[in-house]
Amino acid sequence: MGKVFVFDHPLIQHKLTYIRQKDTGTKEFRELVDEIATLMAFEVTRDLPLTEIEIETPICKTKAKVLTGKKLGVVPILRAGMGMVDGVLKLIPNARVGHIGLYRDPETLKPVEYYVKLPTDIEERDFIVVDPMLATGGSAVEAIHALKKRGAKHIIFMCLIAAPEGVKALEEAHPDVDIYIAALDEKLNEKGYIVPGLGDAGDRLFGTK
Ligand SMILES: O=P(O)(O)OC[C@H]1O[C@H](OP(=O)(O)OP(=O)(O)O)[C@H](O)[C@@H]1O
Ligand SMILES: O=c1cc[nH]c(=O)[nH]1
Ligand SMILES: [Mg+2]
Repeated sequence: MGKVFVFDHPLIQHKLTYIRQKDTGTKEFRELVDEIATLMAFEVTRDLPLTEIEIETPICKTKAKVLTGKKLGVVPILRAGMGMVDGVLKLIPNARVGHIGLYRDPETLKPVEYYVKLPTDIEERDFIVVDPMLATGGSAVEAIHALKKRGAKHIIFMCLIAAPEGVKALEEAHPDVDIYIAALDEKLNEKGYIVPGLGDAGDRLFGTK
C-alpha cells in the first residue's frame, strides 16, 4: 500500500486557512495555492538522489553533492491542477509538464476525460500528479490510470485538501502511489464537495463563478 503524508507545517496550515475563506479573492487565492505548492514540493522531493562531484571553493578542493538529474514530470489535472504547476517548477525547473484534462460530471460525479498530452519519454520519468482537491477520488484515480496506461512507472499524487473517501478510493485503485496532502478534511457533502474544504477550486482559481 502507498503511504499517505499529511503536512502539518505551520506555514502550509496558515496559508490554507486563507484559501479556505470565502472572501479570499482570485488573485490572493492563486498566489497562496502557488506558495503552498512550492512548500509541498520541497518535502515531496526529499528523496531525490544525489551524487558527489569535485569542486573548488576559494579555500580548497572538495567533494560536494548535486542532484543526479533524475527525469521528472509534473502533471496537473485540468483545470485546477494548473494552479499548482508553477509552484512546483520553482524548485524543479527542468521537470517536463504533462496535462490531463478531466472534469467531474456534476450529476454522476464521475470524471470525464477531454485532453491528454504527456512527455514522450514517459517510461523514464517519475511523475508528480497535482490537483488541489481529492474529493471522491474519481479524477485522481482516472488521471493516474491514464498515465500508467501510457507507460508511467513511478507516480506520486499531491493535493491541498482531501476527503477521507478520496484517500480510500485512491489507495485502493493505485496502492503503489504515495499521497501527499496539505489537509485531510472531515467528509464530502451530498453534492460531492469537501467539508469544510474551500469550494470549487477551479472556479476560485480562475474566477469563473
Ligand atoms: O475527487 P473528485 O470527486 O473527482 O473531485 C476532484 C476534482 O474536482 C475538481 O475538478 P472539476 O471537475 O471541478 O474541474 P475543474 O478543475 O475544471 O474545475 C478538482 O480540481 C478535481 O479534479
Ligand atoms: O470540494 C470540492 C470537490 C471537488 N472539486 C472541488 O473543486 N472542490
Ligand atoms: Mg471545478
